[in-house]
Amino acid sequence: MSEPLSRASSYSPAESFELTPLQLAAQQGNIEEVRYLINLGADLDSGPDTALHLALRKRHSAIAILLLDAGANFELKDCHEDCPIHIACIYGLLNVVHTLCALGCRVEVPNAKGLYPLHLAARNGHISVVRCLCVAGCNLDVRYSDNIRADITALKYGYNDIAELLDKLRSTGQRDAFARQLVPTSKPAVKLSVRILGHCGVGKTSLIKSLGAGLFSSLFRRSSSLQSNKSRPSSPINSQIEMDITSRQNSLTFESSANYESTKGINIQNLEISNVGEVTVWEFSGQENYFPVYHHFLRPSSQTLTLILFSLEDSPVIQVKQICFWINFLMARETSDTPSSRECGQILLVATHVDTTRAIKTQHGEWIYPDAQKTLETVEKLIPDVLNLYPNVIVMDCNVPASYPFKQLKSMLVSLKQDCVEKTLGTWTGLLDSTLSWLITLRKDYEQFPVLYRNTFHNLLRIHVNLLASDDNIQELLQQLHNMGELFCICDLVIISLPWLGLQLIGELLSTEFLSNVRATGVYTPDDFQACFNHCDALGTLELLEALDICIQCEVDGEIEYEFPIYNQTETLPGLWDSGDPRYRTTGACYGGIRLYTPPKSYHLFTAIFPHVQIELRKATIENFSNNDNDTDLYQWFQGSKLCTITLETLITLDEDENSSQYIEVKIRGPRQSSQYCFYFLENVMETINMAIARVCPGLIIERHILSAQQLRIHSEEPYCCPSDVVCAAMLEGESTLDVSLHNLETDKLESIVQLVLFDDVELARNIHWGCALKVNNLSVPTKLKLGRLLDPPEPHGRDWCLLALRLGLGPETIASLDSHHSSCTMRLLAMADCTIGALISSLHELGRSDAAEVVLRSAPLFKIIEHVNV
Ligand SMILES: Nc1nc2c(ncn2[C@@H]2O[C@H](COP(=O)(O)OP(=O)(O)OP(=O)(O)O)[C@@H](O)[C@H]2O)c(=O)[nH]1
Repeated sequence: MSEPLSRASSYSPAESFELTPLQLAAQQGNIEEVRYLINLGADLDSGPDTALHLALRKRHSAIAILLLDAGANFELKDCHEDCPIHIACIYGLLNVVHTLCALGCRVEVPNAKGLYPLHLAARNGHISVVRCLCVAGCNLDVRYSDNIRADITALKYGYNDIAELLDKLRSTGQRDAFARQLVPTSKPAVKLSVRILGHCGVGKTSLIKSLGAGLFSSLFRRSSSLQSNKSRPSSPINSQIEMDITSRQNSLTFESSANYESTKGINIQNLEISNVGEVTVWEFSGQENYFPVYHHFLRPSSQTLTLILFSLEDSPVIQVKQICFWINFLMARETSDTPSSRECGQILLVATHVDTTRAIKTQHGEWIYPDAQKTLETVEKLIPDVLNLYPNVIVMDCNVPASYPFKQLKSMLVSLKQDCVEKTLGTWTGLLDSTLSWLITLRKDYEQFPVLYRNTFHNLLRIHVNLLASDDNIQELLQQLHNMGELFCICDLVIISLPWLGLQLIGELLSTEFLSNVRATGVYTPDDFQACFNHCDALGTLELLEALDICIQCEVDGEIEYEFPIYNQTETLPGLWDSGDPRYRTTGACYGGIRLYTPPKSYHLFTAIFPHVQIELRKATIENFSNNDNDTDLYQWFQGSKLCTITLETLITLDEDENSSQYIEVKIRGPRQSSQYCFYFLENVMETINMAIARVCPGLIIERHILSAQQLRIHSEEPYCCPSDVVCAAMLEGESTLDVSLHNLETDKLESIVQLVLFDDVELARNIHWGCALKVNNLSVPTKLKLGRLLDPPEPHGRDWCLLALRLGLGPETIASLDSHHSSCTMRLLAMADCTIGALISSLHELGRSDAAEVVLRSAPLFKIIEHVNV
């Protein structure tokens, strides 16, 4: 024990008077010291005031819990005759009381004044602690030395809520039942979800109807299917898409054909599927208007099967394009904490309309249509890193329930359910059961506007379901119900009817009909909004829409207005980027620009994101930009925004190039000698845009291509845009980055990196680190995710993460420690490897993994600002 003694000598004699080092550290709130001393085996219970008492008196809950975990005696009294539970109740240290109760601490001990823990919590107004003690089984009738019960104490001190709680518990006699409800049972909490994605008219609604059809309705659907086939001699959907192929090779059409009723929004239903049980089915409309809100509903989950439907009536090119679109759409919405592939749920391709082809069926009723499998193979070649893509396509006629393909689908659901049983054991509680029943009544009470604040939900749940549910219990319950598709939590709101949210709110407000009648500016006062959407209270609806990031509240001349970029139909005004503006015509005027692309062949992902970029720009204008420059002005129109300060102009637009690849373009210009201002302002704008992208598509890789500054200056119609991989490769090859020049293929001239990136101001180079020299942990999260998907799976020639780790100089032991089935080994390797992005690219090339090297080349950051100056 010489070590702790020598450490103790660092305390002043006055402080250390009769206290052991552990007592001192606990009293002073030094958690690291406490941990250290515990590990050294210090005596935990030296007293009379033990380390536990001392920590509690100073309200150091974390230290108290550490001591309790280490085995500190929790029944000892201190010099005031208080046990730890008394002190914790006085100060309302809920976590400590919870831990003490869980450890079996006695709750019926009076202190020196004859007060019991319940009295102490009641007279200090700690209702959560009171609940905790009640769950632990304390005696509600216990009277302290003055013969007074805790509910009376609470009243005396003005805590009527506590008095009421205790009174109700006593009078109803339900305390034990409530407490039991909070204990997890052995019942598994499996509730499968099926998400159905696909373009308009591919058969999503039909598949759902057939999936949920019972025996009788099956017969009916089968006969309606025969009729539906007869009435469609030549498919209008087909001819429309064929036309599209010939006219615009890469286009994806999201329009619905008019001869059936297209789903509006997100149709969320609970289906009782025979042999499977209850399943929540989420049908996502194929209409593009709705895509900007899908990210809220597409988070990966292990209890989910995602179906991507495509119609065999469409040409194979269109089929592949549609499937790739949806797979990219899903992958873009993956988060960095997406666990291993097993946790993400499986993706299954379903080929529909097989009855309109010449395919035949086997004896069992399985359709033979090899081209569907070929489509899957093509998709796998185009996107080799899809997690959990089921290796077979199900081929079906959606209108024939109980047919072989539906049996296949159901058996997949059954096995998914079995997989999930073990994972969810011990999570079902009586509270969940009772809440599910109560929700039925609650939905009726809130039929008009089924949205509650979390607080209101907590209060109502306590009144109607369980008086003893703690905030943590309810939080966990809400998460469970959210995952089960019973309700939806966003920000501070709880939406208790998903059909209302998906169909009545989103389905209506983003429908083509509604969009065709909106105000062209997309700006509404609450009164204006009430006038065009009068189903429910405008203010409540607007608050919900703001939580869903559909609109943003702004104040214009003292009046509250809501801006809906999604509704903005204002056309681009001429003269927004006037080439004649004298401020930007002088020699030395600063010009620069960037185009953000998604990786090659991932078409059309920005449409759903751009309105969010506009919301984020507005938010930034209100919050940040204005802090530094009160004259920041933001003008927004359909797929475009212009941000101006007194001196600078920035144009942010969504556009498409000649290959139909979408990009977000950001151009900036400033007068002479504004290079620093332009540089930092542009970076602020980029950060804002990236934030919006990360919010909607946390898994989307973004490439930063650079526009020719020379051509921007002379207002060329089509300025050359240098791809990110070309820039990165040039920087890797160049001896010194500042000497790097890039060949402008339009003008056939060279432009230096200083001109392109630093507004021709070499001084700025001092404030940045160039990309290739940065450490690999500076790669973006989506890039790391992608590398993980490419390098994690074992490769036939071993060219996977393991070999990469060897090349990056990691020893065998470290490599072995990276191996894991639960998370990406490559991601962990990247977190640990101390190499530069440039070295990573070279290693990947040497390894023969040019696929992975290209990902890094295209998406590596160009530079990082050393000291970010807000302008
Ligand atoms: N012959 C045949 N017709 C089908 C099949 N699946 C769907 N249909 C028909 O195609 C039309 C559109 O089907 P829906 O199920 O409404 O399509 P959807 O994917 O829900 O379309 P949206 O609601 O617009 O997103 C309807 O007339 C269906 O009867 C199929 O497998 N075979």
